[in-house]
Amino acid sequence: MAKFIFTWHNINYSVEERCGSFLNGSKKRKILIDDVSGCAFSGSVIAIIGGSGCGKTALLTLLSGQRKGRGVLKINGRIITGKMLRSNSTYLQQSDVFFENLTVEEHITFKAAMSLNKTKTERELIISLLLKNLSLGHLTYVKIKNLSSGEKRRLSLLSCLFSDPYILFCDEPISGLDSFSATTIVKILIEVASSGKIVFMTVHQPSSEVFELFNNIIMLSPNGKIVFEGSKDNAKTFFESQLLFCPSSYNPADFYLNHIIIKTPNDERKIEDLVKQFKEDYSLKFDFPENGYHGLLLKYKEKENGFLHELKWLSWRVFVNLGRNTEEHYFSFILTVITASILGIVYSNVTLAETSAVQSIQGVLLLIVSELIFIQMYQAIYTFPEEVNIFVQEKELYSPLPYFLSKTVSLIPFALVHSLVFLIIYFTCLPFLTTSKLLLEMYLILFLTSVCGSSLGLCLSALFPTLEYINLFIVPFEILCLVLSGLWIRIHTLSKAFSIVKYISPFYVTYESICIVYWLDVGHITNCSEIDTTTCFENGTDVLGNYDFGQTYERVSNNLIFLIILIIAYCYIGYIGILRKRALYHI
Ligand SMILES: Nc1ncnc2c1ncn2[C@@H]1O[C@H](COP(=O)(O)OP(=O)(O)OP(=O)(O)O)[C@@H](O)[C@H]1O
Repeated sequence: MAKFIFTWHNINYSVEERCGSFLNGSKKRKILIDDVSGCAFSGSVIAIIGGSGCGKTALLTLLSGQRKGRGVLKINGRIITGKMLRSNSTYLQQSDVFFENLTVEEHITFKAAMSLNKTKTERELIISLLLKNLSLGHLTYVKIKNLSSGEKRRLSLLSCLFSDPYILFCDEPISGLDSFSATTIVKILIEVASSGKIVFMTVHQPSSEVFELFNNIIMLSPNGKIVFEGSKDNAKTFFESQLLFCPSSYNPADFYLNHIIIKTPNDERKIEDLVKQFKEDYSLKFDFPENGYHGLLLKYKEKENGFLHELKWLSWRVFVNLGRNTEEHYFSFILTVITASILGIVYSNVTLAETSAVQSIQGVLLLIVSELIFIQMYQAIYTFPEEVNIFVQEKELYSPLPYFLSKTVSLIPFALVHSLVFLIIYFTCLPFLTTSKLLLEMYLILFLTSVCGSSLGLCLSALFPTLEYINLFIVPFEILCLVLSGLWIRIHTLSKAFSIVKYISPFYVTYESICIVYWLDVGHITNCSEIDTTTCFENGTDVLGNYDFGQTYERVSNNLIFLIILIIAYCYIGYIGILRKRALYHI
């Protein structure tokens, strides 16, 4: 790898904070990073240390271009944009995010296929080499959820190395690990850097063994200022020049940290003095020796794999993951069977021998429609809130469109199975559902409805930031959809505005279609004169007229076309939603 120098100049970052109550509070700016400059040479590991909340992660995200602040980033003296930097570096997040049910092999096969534009054999060679280097070879077929924290960290690290980045940004790569695992990770990072890369890592409280391994340190004060920046030896000299001598039996990291965190009111002034002193005595003058650093000219790394490749591998991962959640699927299947059976038994005595049965049949038909829509919708709703961290972490790996499509496609098998199971149970239990023609017609309608329910779930899942927001929205939304389904209100009495609102969900069109295919085949219901009811239906067409529903198969075809349009619309809105998530959420 070509030699290079990475510099950062006058980096500043602040956020707006609200003080006081919501009504009479005021906003003020909180400075997280205050005028930070520095440099790093290829081949080096830089540890960023400081007390909790001092801005280590903030600085790392700014240096990696994940967050935008004020200041300039340069490679070999040339300014680089955040986008260009992101495409040439990788960011290892503080917490490991995986599809926990995948095995180590499946996880890295996916990452390698997405990151490398190489043949299967070449990929396998790289994978086995990295597995060996990161001591993960013996865990190839183990599910990720069964790995220890240290093994998970190494696996996350391995995933970051496929793209062969120039710079690796690691947020707390050793936090929560025992001393041995922490040392192993730091040694791996030193090895990675020695191949000509730069590794930045934030560290909370390194052991003396780990601290010994660092050669460059950035120390941050509690208000995001540089207390010290440079080699470990220079740190010792600087602190000693301030009459702060680290006892030989003491962990130097603990010693420095003790002097850069606020424990008493006096400490704030002492830390400010250190900051001031470092600026005066040691601060680097940024006229970098650019001689010898002309080799590397960073370019934006275009994704090498095309749309179809991404869709194929994303769908592969979705289906492998689905295949692993078998217990969940069995549970959902059994619930579907139980619900349908209970409803089937409750309505099993309803026959077309009397007019009053019409109300029950209309009720059952709406129950079938709403059950299916709800089951499919709720199954999809969890998708994005659960996966948003993985999606954001894999931002640079694939485009959002194949990701979204793979999620949509994965819901189709459930739609096929659930709607069929539902109908078979109802046709077995209910005496008024009989012919195979009706079964087929209903299946076609309900399959499309199920897909529509799934895409509505995905859409809501992508639009709202968390499940809590979705839950708040969904109850009034469901009530509105059910009220406008056509069972409880004569559609012609609706105001114009509500006539349009009924089309925002699949309830109305599906219910109307199911009613049409059912009632059009019912020739005779009962003898009206013998029945004391206010509404008398002689045949199925009468029923459809009573509910203001269409009475032709053409209407059903139009409704099916509308369902397809609705599916596309939900997917499109959902896609916009995840584009927004991608832009708003940063690591
Ligand atoms: N969006 C934000 N709005 C308000 N405050 C924020 C925001 N992001 C970060 N902070 C605050 O900025 C400070 C620095 O946060 P940061 O996560 O960088 O700290 P850190 O040094 O990495 O901490 P730790 O070691 O505990 O992970 C913290 O006090 C945090 O609460």
